[in-house]
Amino acid sequence: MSAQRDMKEKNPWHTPVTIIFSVIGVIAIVALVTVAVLQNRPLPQKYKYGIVLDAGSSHTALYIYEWPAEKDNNTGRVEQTLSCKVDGPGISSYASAPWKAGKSLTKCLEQARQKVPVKRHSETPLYLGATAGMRLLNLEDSSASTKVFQAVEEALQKFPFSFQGARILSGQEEGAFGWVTVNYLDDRLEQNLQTRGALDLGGASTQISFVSDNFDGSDSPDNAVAFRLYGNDYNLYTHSFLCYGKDQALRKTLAQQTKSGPGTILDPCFHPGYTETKNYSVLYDSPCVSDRKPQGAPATFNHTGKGNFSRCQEVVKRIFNFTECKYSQCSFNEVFQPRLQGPFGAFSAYYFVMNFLNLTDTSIPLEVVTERLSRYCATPWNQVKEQHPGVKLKYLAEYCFSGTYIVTLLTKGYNFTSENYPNIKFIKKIKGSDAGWTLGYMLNLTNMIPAEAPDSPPLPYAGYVSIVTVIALLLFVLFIFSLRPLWPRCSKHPQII
Ligand SMILES: Nc1ccn([C@@H]2O[C@H](COP(=O)(O)OP(=O)(O)OP(=O)(O)O)[C@@H](O)[C@H]2O)c(=O)n1
Ligand SMILES: [Ca+2]
Repeated sequence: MSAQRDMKEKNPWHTPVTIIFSVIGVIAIVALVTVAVLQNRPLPQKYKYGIVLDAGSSHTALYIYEWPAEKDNNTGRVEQTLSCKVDGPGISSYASAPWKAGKSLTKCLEQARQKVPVKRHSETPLYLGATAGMRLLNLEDSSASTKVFQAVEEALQKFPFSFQGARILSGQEEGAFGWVTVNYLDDRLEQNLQTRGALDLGGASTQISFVSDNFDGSDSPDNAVAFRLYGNDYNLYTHSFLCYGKDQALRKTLAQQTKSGPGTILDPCFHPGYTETKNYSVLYDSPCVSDRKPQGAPATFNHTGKGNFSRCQEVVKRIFNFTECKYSQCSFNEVFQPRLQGPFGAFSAYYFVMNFLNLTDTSIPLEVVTERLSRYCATPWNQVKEQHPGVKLKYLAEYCFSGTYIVTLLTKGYNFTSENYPNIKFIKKIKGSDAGWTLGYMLNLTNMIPAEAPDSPPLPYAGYVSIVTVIALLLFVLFIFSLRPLWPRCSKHPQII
């Protein structure tokens, strides 16, 4: 028994010197790793915010974006955190009572005030961008448009955000920023992947934007937007067709059928059994059609549905000019368009309409799309109403026209074929953020997409911690070995005293 006790006492690791060194070493390692980890740990997430109001022709929507406070420059990090649809029509509809345009926005801005933390309010930029509705009002009556902007600015300045101004976007900007949004959210820009074209269908204008190898801007400089993003150059083709949004296209289509000012229009784009009395003055109250107003027409007309897809398509085709083109190739109305290339994302009214019609799946062949539309258009209006009790009647009445218009615009207007139609994806949101021009607009104005690729730390945080720990352990082992001369001699066969 006593011999065993002596062996234990002679264990060389149990001498006071090594015990002290070991304890100091362990404390040093723990201290070193703790300091390194604490010093370099990611700070608790703090967010910054940006607010954009999309003042469209048919309605206004407010979007709040947020991103981690320290990482303004990294891609894929800005996300939509709130969207609020403003009640009532677009701001251009308040031309005769501009103050109402300002007032209409306050409910959504109140929501924004609640959502953004108080201490961030004063540094949160707030932008309002108006699109085709205000473009048209500006053409028609520029002083009315100025008054609407004054009223809107007054209302926005009452909120504690950093108001950066309200303005009309050009069609080029609207198209280009829609393209930036889609490709930013898809992470295609920083990773230099093939980009996705953007198709936006609004109420008053429609945009097409894409990168094509056979387009460098020389053919048609008005359609070119050059970007340098994350170290890559993009020559974007973009065009906005004013008056070819879905509501104005409907006016143009009706105007085609009311040239002589008849008392009744038998409209193939509306369901059989649909009949409404409409005012000529309301129909022609838009610069898109005002020059076509029939002389000596009665005050009203009976708008009666006939529900015939192919005849509807014939009338819709008449609102496009396909005959003249001074370039190598055109879409329509003498507008240059390079060869379609790559995948496309189609959003806003493209999505609303195709989603309603259950046609968002583009693997459905175009012939089947046409068949289904023919069947839908031929469905009696009473039956349509019965089948969709929750849908606003104004929207519901127009889906036959809208579906026909979309198919015609894509295939006859932009020249999509059965082969490349499946390249289109109808989308509403990408990773939780709405597809549309607003995010691209804010990223641009806040310089959030750098021209050159940002430097990133060579190691992720977990890798850094592991390496520090391993090196500290190695140093400790080396240190212990360097003390070898101090180690007490230990014999393989301890002597029994
Ligand atoms: N559930 C919905 C919502 C909207 N719409 C229609 O979609 C069109 C508007 O789309 P939107 O992208 O909101 O247009 P705006 O931005 O208001 O117009 P613009 O971009 O031309 O200024 C309108 O015709 C509206 O009637 C629809 O058919 N179904
Ligand atoms: Ca829009």
